Amino acid sequence: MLLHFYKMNGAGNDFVVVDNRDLSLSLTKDQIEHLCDRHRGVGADGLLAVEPAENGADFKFRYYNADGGEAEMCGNGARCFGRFTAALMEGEPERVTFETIAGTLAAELVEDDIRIAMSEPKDLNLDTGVEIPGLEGTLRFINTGVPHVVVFVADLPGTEAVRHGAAIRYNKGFAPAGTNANFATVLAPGHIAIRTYERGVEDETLACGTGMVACALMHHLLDGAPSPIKVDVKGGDTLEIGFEKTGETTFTNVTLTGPGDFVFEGDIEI
Ligand SMILES: N[C@@H](CCC[C@H](N)C(=O)O)C(=O)O
Repeated sequence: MLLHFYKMNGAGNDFVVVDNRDLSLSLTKDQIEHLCDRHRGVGADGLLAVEPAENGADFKFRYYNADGGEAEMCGNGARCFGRFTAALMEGEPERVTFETIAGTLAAELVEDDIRIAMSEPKDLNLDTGVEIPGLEGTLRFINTGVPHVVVFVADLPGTEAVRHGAAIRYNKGFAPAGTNANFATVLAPGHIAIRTYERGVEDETLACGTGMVACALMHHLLDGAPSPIKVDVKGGDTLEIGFEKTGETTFTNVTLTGPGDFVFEGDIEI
């Protein structure tokens, strides 16, 4: 079967996008893994499928990691999804809503960028007590749509993000779901840099949107940095996280603003 696809990226986190509004596609785990394969397929960190909404939003958002497993949400993917679905709608509106496993989200086109109104963070734990041999720093946890560990480190470029990331991702303290793992450093108050090891890609990616939100909120909780917080990512972009505090450790109106770009489209035999 010949599949028509689009290739997009958000700050270097890249995606195959398929339009499944008519629900004619039912991709298997192996097919998704093949499409995301950088040597034998299109190549991507994950796959986004546009499906019809079930609960009154404009669309339904489905996200699959490069290993073919479905995840609840993807921040960079959500911006690409917003850009892609706005173009499908009559009059190309500046705001699109979509249902995800993590809740209904909105994407707003803001000049050249896209701003996602994220789900409310949950499961905050400022000290998980988990220790990783050779890694200094407290492992903190928050779910910003998907699970994230955040560790503030002194030497970000020198941190072995893949080795330590994999050790965190598979640590029994985060089983059975596993977790994404972020390493962060404060560049200046309100400005951090991060690196992320992603579950389901099983590697460091150039950016992770839900990871940026997790690290920015931790920076606020630990250092009191006010909203918005700037986040530099490995791919070279700087994105912005906004939030409002509702309690000691609770937040609302969490936003993620950054790019979501088309790269190319094509057909592939699957
Ligand atoms: N790249 C993403 C997160 C995608 C899901 C993640 N790998 C998981 O399995 O939790 C982002 O930009 O948020």
